Amino acid sequence: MATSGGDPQRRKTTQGGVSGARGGAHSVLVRSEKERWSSFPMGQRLMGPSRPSSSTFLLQQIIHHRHQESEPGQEETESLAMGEEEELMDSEESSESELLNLEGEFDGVLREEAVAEALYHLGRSGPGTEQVFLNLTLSGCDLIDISILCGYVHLQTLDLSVNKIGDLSCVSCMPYLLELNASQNRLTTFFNFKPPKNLKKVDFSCNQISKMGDLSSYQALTKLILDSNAIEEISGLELCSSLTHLSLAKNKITTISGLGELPIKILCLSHNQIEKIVGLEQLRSLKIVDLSYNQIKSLQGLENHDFLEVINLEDNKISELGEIEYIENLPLLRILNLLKNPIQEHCEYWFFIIFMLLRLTELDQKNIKVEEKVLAVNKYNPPPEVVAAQDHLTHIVHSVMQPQRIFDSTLPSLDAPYPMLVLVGPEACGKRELAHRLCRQFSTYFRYGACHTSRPPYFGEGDRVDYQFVSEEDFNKMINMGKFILTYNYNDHNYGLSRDTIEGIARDGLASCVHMEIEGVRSLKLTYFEPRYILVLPLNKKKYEGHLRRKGLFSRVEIDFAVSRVDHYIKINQKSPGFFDAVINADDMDAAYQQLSQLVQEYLGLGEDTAPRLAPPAGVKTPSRKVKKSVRGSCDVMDSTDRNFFMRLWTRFSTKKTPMEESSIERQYEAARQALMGKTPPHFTLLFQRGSVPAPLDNTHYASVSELQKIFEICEESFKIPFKHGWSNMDTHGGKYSELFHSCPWLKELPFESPRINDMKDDKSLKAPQKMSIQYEKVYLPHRRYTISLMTHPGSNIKPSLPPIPQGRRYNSS
Ligand SMILES: Nc1ncnc2c1ncn2[C@@H]1O[C@H](COP(=O)(O)OP(=O)(O)OP(=O)(O)O)[C@@H](O)[C@H]1O
Repeated sequence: MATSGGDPQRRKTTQGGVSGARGGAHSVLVRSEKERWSSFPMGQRLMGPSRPSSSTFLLQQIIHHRHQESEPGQEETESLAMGEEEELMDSEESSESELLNLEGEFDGVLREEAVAEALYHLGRSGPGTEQVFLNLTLSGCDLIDISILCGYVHLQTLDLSVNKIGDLSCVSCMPYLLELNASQNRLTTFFNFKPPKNLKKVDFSCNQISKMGDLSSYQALTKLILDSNAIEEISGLELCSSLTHLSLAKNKITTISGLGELPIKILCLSHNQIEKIVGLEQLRSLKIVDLSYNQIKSLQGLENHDFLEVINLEDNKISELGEIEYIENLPLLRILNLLKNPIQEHCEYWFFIIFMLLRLTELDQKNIKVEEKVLAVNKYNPPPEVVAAQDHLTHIVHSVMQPQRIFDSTLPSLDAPYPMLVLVGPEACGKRELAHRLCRQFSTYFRYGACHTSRPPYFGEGDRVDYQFVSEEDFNKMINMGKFILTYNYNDHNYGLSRDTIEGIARDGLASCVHMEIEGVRSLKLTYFEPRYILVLPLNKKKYEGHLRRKGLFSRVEIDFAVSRVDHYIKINQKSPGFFDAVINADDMDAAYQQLSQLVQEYLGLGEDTAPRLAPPAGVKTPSRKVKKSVRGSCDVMDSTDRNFFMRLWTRFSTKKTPMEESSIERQYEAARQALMGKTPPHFTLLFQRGSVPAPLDNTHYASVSELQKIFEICEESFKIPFKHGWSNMDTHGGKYSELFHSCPWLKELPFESPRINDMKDDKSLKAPQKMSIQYEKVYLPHRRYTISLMTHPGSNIKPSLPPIPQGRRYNSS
């Protein structure tokens, strides 16, 4: 027993003996109530235990009562009482009706026998000197008077839930009490007992408490449940410095107050009349907040709670999507409930909330799927690849919906793609000027492809010279008619490269030179065009900014945006080697043009002998036809398709990486080495450490026709072995390709780089098994190796140079 004196074990046993069989049902009750206590719910208690259990206990009480009344003549009466008990226990059916009558007679006073039955968990007393029962559960016993518990000083856990108790003063005598559950009683007063020093958990839910008192003496309190009372104001908790769980659901609270800087982690204020989230500012440890069923209109007040994981705001008055901004930066928020709020009526609601709070795992009691998160991101802030894909898709769909037309000059086919040069870079970095100069100098090769734009022309800009200026309406019409290859909206103006523009240039037998921002490039990369991309980048940001300012065309915001994109371009170039074919520093326009011109000559494979025949850079005009002829020369005998076919074939068998690729790989290795050594090289070093931008191919590497011929002979052989039947009759030197080579004098002009046959022989990885013929060793393995290396080497660019300008497709305008 938990009284101060006597042997608790012995007394309990003795009293158990007195109670005899009547204790059985009650023990069950005791256990289940014990389990309920351990869960100690935050919300409202369940209703009391089932009637039969309570009645059985009541029965015991009544019997005991009668037993006392019948004194003196104890023995006689005792046997009578026992007889009555047996009688009652035997006839269960008759006892049911009788019980109802007997219940009315129970005075609600707790007696020692009942206590004895409800005690459990033998352990050491607080001072550690005795073995005592530490826990007592008397739940659902219709108790009114529990004053007998004054004697049970060693109790540590006391469950008095679901009774009719109005006075808890006996708790004053329990200095070791840790947990007290007095929910569903008739308490009107708040903690009307002397504070047990270590009282940690108290549940007073479902009582009639209307006012909170001062709890400064209850400093050990960690959990306080006061649900379903009549409390109007939170007070008296200021010094409860250990309080981590406070629940005041179903009260009459209108304003959150009195919480100060308490270390509360779980706060439940649901079913009140709160209109604003105030008074939580200092609750820095808050993890779970339940403010459901209130009148809250705004989420303001939750913004600084970095530990918040769960917010329940079901059935409130939150209506604006913008309110989510208050909680968007909460780093740990995982669960949000906004059910039954007007905000749910927004058509964007679900994906918008998911997008704003990407960390959420559950919204409105539903798990959020990964697919939903992806959809939300693609909807509200699509990554550049998605934007490009959407742009591409739009134009494809629109063009497919139009009557089909064959763009025969730029048609994708087996042979090399239509040649295009794209200058990429931030706004007004000078790429347009470079493109114009280039097209003037290489007028026999390139023509400037003027994009369409819906922006009004700036002073000095010519229609069809710089852009094709159209109205917004016309631009949209063009989109709907599938006219564009790509579009991009920059600074609220639309830009688009039209299919007709490129086709028109191609029909004249010229390559297109266009300029655009990176977004345009991303979209263009999804098409069948395979242009060369040259990044034109102003590295001196101050100078660039000054240049933009002096132009007088741009607002402060626009200038800042343009300047910020310099770093954006640098990052792309660093992260995706090979994305651009070359990079040019645009700080000095003349130097930039020199580099560009050099690069283009190298791309085109124009040696010193051919270069002078180009138009002079400073605008001196040379009749273009003449130049065209001299450059093309004998190429005219060969259809461009055949010629391009060889180009393709060549690239497939070429093993050597372009200097661009080599230096890119070298830079990656260097960056990795330096990173391992703890050094981070500055951006520009990485970008431009090669000094002047190298051409993708060096003229000195061009293959002679004889070298090329050898390679194709090798190819022939390599095809011969696996596909013997189709090729067996073909003579190695007199075969199809060899014949073709003799009739292709233009091959001399192609900027091919020859794979070194000797290198191939030296390569150990190419050693064939003994049985293979020497021919096979020479031929088949290298071929196989090239195929593999082409397929597996990431970033490998199968175009050895800017593809040749098609001739055969040219239309005679005359
Ligand atoms: N079709 C397009 N797709 C993507 N970007 C485009 C397209 N057409 C033009 N742009 C780019 O949009 C940006 C804004 O155009 P704007 O005419 O204001 O600049 P700009 O004077 O042409 O710039 P720059 O002189 O560098 O070419 C420029 O960077 C331009 O290259």
